[in-house]
Amino acid sequence: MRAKTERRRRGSQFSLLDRFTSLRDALNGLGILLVEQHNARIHFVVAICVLALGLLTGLSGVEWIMVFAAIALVWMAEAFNSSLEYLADAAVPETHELIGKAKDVAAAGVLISAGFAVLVGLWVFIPGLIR
Ligand SMILES: Nc1ncnc2c1ncn2[C@@H]1O[C@H](COP(=O)(O)OP(=O)(O)OP(=O)(O)O)[C@@H](O)[C@H]1O
Repeated sequence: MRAKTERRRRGSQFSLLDRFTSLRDALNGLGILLVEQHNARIHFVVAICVLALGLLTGLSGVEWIMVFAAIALVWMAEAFNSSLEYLADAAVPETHELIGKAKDVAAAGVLISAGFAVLVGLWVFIPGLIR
C-alpha cells in the first residue's frame, strides 16, 4: 500500500506537501490523457483552434465564459471516461458485457459534452444561428 494511502487510512493531519503531491498527480493525469488518449489530443487541438478564433473575433465576456465552460466540460468528461477505461481494463481484462456497457455509457458522457461544445461554438461564432 502506498504511504499516502496508509496515512489517509490513519486519518493523517493536513499537510501542504501532500496537497502539492496531489496537484502533481493531477498534472501527471493530464499528461497521461494527452500522451495516451487519441481523443484527448483531438480535444486539445480543437480547444487551441477555438481559443485562437475567439481571440481573432473578439468575444464578449459571457461568450468567453461559455467557451471555457464547454472546453472544461469536454476535458472533464474525457478524463472520467479514460479513467473508467483504465480501471475496467485493470479489473476485468477479459470481455464482459457489463464492462462493455460501462465503457459505452462513459463514452456517451463525452458525446453529450461534445454536443454541448458544438452548440456553444455555433452560438458564439455564427451570430444569429441560435438566438
Ligand atoms: N472488456 C470488455 N468487454 C466488453 N466490451 C468491451 C470491453 N472492452 C471494450 N469493449 C467495447 O469496446 C469499446 C471500445 O473500448 P476500448 O477500451 O477500446 O475504448 P477506446 O477505443 O479506447 O475508446 P475511446 O476511443 O472512447 O477512448 C467499448 O465502448 C465497449 O463497447
